[in-house]
Amino acid sequence: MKTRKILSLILKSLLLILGVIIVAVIIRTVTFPDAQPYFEKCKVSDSDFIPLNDVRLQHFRTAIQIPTVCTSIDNCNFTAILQLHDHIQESFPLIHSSNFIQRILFANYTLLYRVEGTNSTLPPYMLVSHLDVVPAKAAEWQVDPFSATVKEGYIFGRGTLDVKQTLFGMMEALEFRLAKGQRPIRTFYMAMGHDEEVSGLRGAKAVANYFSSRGITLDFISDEGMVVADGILPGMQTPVALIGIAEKGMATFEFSVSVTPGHASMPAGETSIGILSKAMVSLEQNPHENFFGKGPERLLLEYVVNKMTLPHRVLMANLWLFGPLIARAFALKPNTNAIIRTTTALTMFNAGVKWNVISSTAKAVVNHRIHPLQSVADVLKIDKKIIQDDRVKVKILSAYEPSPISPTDSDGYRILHQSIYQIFEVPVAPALFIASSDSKHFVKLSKNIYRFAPSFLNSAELKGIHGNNEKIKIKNYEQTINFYYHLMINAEKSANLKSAFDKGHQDL
Ligand SMILES: CCCCCCCC/C=C\CCCCCCCC(=O)N[C@@H](Cc1ccccc1)C(=O)O
Ligand SMILES: [Zn+2]
Ligand SMILES: [Zn+2]
Repeated sequence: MKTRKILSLILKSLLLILGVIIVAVIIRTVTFPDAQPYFEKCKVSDSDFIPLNDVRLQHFRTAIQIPTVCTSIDNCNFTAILQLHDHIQESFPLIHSSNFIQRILFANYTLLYRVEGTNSTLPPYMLVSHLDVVPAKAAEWQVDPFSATVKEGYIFGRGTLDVKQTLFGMMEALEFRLAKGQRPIRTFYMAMGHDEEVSGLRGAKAVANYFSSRGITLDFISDEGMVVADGILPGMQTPVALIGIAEKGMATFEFSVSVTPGHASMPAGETSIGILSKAMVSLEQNPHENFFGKGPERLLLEYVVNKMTLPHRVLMANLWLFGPLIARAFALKPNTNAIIRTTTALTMFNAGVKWNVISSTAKAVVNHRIHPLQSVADVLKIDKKIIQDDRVKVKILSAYEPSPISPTDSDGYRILHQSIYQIFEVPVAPALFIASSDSKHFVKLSKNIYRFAPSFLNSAELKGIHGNNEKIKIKNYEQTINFYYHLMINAEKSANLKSAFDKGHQDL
């Protein structure tokens, strides 16, 4: 009898606790604050629109057809890069004949344009792109990677998404303004590195030194980065534009094992290949810590929770309860996994000289993209702990720390938010940029660095970046041009934007 009473009490207590939790979840879900300030009245009038005519399309196609491939810092197609310089000059005659626009060359191949505004009291900003592209294996593409084939509503080609579309987009926007007799009010720069894909140490680094040596700081910097993600963020009913407010660091390690070589007919217990392979499998099977809910993605979720389907809203609005579950869900897909942890990619493995020789050495390269909550030293220490084998030696081939986290209450962020919303009319949110950009070299020039390319991409299209069949929708390239056009205009009325945000999206 007594036992039954105790069990009944326990059951009632559990039901009460469950009830409290359910009520708490419901209340949190329905009262979750909407952090997304919307600009309801910012329709773009026709006069504010730059059509993608045949001339502009051909400018872009010709740029894609110039194979500005870099494979290492000393191995770029420098002839092609100079060809691209010429094409840029031929495509934008007003820019190159203007008496208030200066073209500066760095390290023979990197370009910086300075557009002097009429009001020198306004702090300058910078738009960043790059001239170079990664290689492409033509045999694996549907079309020649450097043909700029137009089909199925796309322009195919290496560099259409990474990142000649922003390079020509910003130039077309400025040329259009000049053609309308609109001299910009605010001074801004356009930087175009020639070696971004191989570190930027010759190009962007020289541009950074130019600014530092003159004591020039920048109000904000907009570089390539995150995108308008279509169907990528779980639970989102619409595409969402992600502004990279920080970028991951990077560490590329070479792991090696050396043993006494010998005849394959008399192998010792373990070979260099076997020892190293085991170590690499350990790294691959032991991912770094899942920081879900502790990094910039928490801010991202706060911005978009109310735009999600109800089940996802219940989960995302109640991270206190469902955080561990969502952390595991984010870990399941490469795109979202890259947001929540330091990633580990085994990218090279070399060993052996002949089929009947026990190889003296085996080498492997691992590329880590480091989450802002870790450092290069942390990652190295953790890797060694995972491998736990002193025969495996490690050498740092290259490394740089994660960037600082830029604020979301800056003029620069508001200008990007507004410009994105004008063109795409989708929710806009801050996020962690999962790769890297030349802006890593500019962190001393501005606190407000944002990594965003106006690329409207689904998961399949995203795979084209550094992959096969890279392609941009023709409409998206037109949007890219107009994004930069509105960014330049919005940058000249940023004071209004702040009041609009502060007043909660009234008229601009
Ligand atoms: C929770 C939200 C869902 C997340 C969706 C993820 C969306 C991904 C968006 C963009 C990813 C595409 C990146 C395109 C730009 C890549 C730039 C690049 O290739 N950078 C190089 C730079 C580099 C660094 C060091 C040495 C050589 C090159 C890179 O990162 O490898
Ligand atoms: Zn790239
Ligand atoms: Zn790029």
